[in-house]
Amino acid sequence: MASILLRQRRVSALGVSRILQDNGDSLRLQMESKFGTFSSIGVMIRKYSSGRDPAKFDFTDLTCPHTWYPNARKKNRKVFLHVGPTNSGKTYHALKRLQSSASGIYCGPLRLLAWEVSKRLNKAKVPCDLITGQEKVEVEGAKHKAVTVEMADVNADYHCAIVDEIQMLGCKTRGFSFTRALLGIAADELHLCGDAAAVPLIQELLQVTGDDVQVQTYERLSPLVPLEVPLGSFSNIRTGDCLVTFSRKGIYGLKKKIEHGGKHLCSVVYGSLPPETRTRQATRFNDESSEFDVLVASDAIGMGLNLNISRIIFSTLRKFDGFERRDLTVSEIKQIAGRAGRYGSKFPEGQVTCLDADDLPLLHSSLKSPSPILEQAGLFPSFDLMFMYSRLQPKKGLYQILEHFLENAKLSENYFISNCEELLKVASVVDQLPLGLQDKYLFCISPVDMDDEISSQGLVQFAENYSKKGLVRLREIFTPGTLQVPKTHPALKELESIHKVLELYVWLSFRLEESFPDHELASSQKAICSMLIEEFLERFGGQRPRSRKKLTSRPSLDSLIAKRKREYLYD
Ligand SMILES: Nc1ncnc2c1ncn2[C@@H]1O[C@H](COP(=O)(O)OP(=O)(O)OP(=O)(O)O)[C@@H](O)[C@H]1O
Repeated sequence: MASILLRQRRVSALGVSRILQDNGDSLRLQMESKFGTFSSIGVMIRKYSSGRDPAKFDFTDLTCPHTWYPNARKKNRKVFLHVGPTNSGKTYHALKRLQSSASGIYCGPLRLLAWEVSKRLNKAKVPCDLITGQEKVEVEGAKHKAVTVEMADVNADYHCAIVDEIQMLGCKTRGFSFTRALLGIAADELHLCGDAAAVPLIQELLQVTGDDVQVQTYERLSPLVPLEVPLGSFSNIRTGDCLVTFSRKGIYGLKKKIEHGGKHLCSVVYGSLPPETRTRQATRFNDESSEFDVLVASDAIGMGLNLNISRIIFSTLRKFDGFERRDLTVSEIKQIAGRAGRYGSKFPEGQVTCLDADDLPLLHSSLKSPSPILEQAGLFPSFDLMFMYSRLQPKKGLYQILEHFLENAKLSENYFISNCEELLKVASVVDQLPLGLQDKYLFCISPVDMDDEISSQGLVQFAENYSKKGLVRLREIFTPGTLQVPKTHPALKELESIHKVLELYVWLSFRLEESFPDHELASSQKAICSMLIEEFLERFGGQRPRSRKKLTSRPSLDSLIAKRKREYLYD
């Protein structure tokens, strides 16, 4: 007892409120934090050095991340790995289990996927909450949740859990959230859906957890045929085709060329379009009665959208990935090509080809090759480790703390530290402001695009105003009522960036409700933004075919907003 009290006094220097458990060579500590899932943080500290003095514990030792999740470790989880190509029914089977379980959680990589699952479960009379970084829709009596993977609650207890697109644990930026869900979700049954390339790594990571791991392999439900000939000419484009390219300029260029032929109208899907706009573009393309029968898209079609594509046509097999222009990887080619020919759609057989004959050999060889095995999973030091480290080094800002972890982290060979470079960019901004570590960290993990000037400027202003007054009114940086339908591509790009800023405000308003009180206003302006973008896509995005009749007159923005609100979730 005396030794526990002594140790209690020692660790209080770290900002730890109490020792929950001390079993000799490990401690579980509790600290207070205002972040949702961190509200009561348990940290399992192993093998602390130097005479077992917690103050000398090496917080950069990240070799045993499975010990960070005591709730999951109390369970003997049954882990089912559903693996196979796209369109093979992996998620379908996992969702059936979720639907028939007494309680559960679905974790997906995109808001669109979480939306779809919550909608599906609610329709099947299984009440299901929807929780993403942007919204929280609670349904009475719900014991199920559909969430984006970052929102997965590792403190709750579930009968069944799904982590979709699990191969994303190897993603450079978001991998750590998938690893956290994999190691941390406390469920009797954990279903992981994704690419077979992730199997050996997951088996290795779960060796230390004591979970029972079973692999279920799936085959594609509908055939995918790589064509021997390229498209040749744009006059060969037909209904159900999807042209793939990787720049917004390329997308609008192809749209213009196709529509110039006078036979087709194109929907577009690319990453910086608001998610709801992407969904509506996809719906319009899928709708047989719509005039928009061809899709021009980036790799944003690879996940999340239900698309009735007959043929994928790669306009290029190279893309700029933020650092360099490079060939697409085998996994990228397979993920995109696999979107052709959806099971149960009007195009049950998918075809894939290229615009240029020179690209065909790479396309064919990639489709025949297995995806390279994933070697490492993303990991990120939990906030509590950084917080405790900061107590020992009170003069260090968040940038230096992150840098310290990035440089000194001790990792097993199965892990890499993900997203640190991105967070460093934000940390260097927020470190200039008189904010506490928790607030700085919150701004760092917010969905800001630091490569987008307007989006990053929005973050700086929100953080500055918050640090000065503790209150951030949307009107201080944005005048509602001034948004207009863009008339040029630069104006469209600007509107996409404004959408990102409004999205950021909404995200912050969920976490700092009192300081960011204009949640409703930001949400409605965000909806208007995406509608104006869609208006641009209809009016100016390309050229209406001469042979087609004009669309009937368009409804007013107000009536569209009201309609979209009604449609949301339970249509
Ligand atoms: N047994 C089945 N009966 C009816 N429909 C099915 C069945 N299996 C799958 N489907 C449908 O086929 C489509 C593809 O299935 P699903 O999304 O589960 O594939 P997936 O392998 O998870 O693909 P992805 O990797 O692209 O997510 C979905 O529309 C799904 O509802």
